[in-house]
Amino acid sequence: MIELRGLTKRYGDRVAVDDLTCGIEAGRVTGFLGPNGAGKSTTMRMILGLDRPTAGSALVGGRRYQDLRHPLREVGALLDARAVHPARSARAHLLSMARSNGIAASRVDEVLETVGLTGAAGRRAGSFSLGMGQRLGIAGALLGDPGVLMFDEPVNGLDPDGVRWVRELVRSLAAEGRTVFVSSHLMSEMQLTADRLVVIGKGRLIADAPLQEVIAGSSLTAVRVRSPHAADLCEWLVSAGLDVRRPAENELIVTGGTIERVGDIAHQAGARLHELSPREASLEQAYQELTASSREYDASVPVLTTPETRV
Ligand SMILES: Nc1ncnc2c1ncn2[C@@H]1O[C@H](COP(=O)(O)OP(=O)(O)OP(=O)(O)O)[C@@H](O)[C@H]1O
Repeated sequence: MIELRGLTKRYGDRVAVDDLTCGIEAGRVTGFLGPNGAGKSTTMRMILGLDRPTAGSALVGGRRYQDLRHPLREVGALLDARAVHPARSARAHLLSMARSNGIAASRVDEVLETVGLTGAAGRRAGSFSLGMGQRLGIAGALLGDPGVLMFDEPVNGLDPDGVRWVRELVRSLAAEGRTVFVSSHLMSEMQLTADRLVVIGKGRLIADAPLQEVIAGSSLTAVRVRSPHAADLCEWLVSAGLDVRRPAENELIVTGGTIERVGDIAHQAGARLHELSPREASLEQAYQELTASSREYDASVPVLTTPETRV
């Protein structure tokens, strides 16, 4: 369990992390999302004691990282895969980490095997591709068999097989009861990986909720209705306070109500239905809406919705 309480970091007059309070629980994958410069890496660095909070605290299992007796056995992290001495072999790098943390040397070969680097263990880390470097970073995070794992952009540079491998690894670590906190800009991947999301923008908490709740909160999550009585039904739905669009003669897109409610209203209206189906937004769409006002570096944002007639 990771607990952030009023966590704040200022660099001069720039607030990188602003009064962040949330808990990252064990046994699930928590995705950490936010636009560039939102403060994700700074938050992770503070959890790992690499940056000092200006105010507030970041606790791992109830203690500050600096107070953990065997940090690598309690928290494993991949922050920057390039932070490896380029002349050292992968095995030598992991052995030195193991030695300084009282971890058995036999564990090195286990994690090399887990990440698929056994065959490259003797090669200089400096000769590694971006994806191999990521795998080595993940091996380092797993070395102490810790209960808490943090991965900053773990799929960066990985090919599709590597991306799937990270997804399965991360999910299995959570299934074993560990706390897994993962940042990523790849929303489609997060949608497949995360159970819960913490979303920040300009250092502030925007959302801390289950993935499905974040998606359900999108204005694009809706109920699609097809009915020969669409015009009448539309009036009923609007009078019930729901938001209705009518993209085609016999089709309605309803937001603001559950599928059960829309079905009940159709029944009351005596409208025959040819379709009543949920239309779920993607995480990408929900994320775009959530963070629209918190992007620090905003190029023109592509339109994600097709324009429809609003009733
Ligand atoms: N050492 C530092 N000195 C000054 N400002 C910093 C420092 N580290 C981070 N910042 C600033 O703090 C803010 C948050 O940066 P951070 O790297 O934590 O964001 P991020 O969410 O990880 O971004 P990205 O998705 O681009 O990696 C940014 O405005 C950044 O410029």
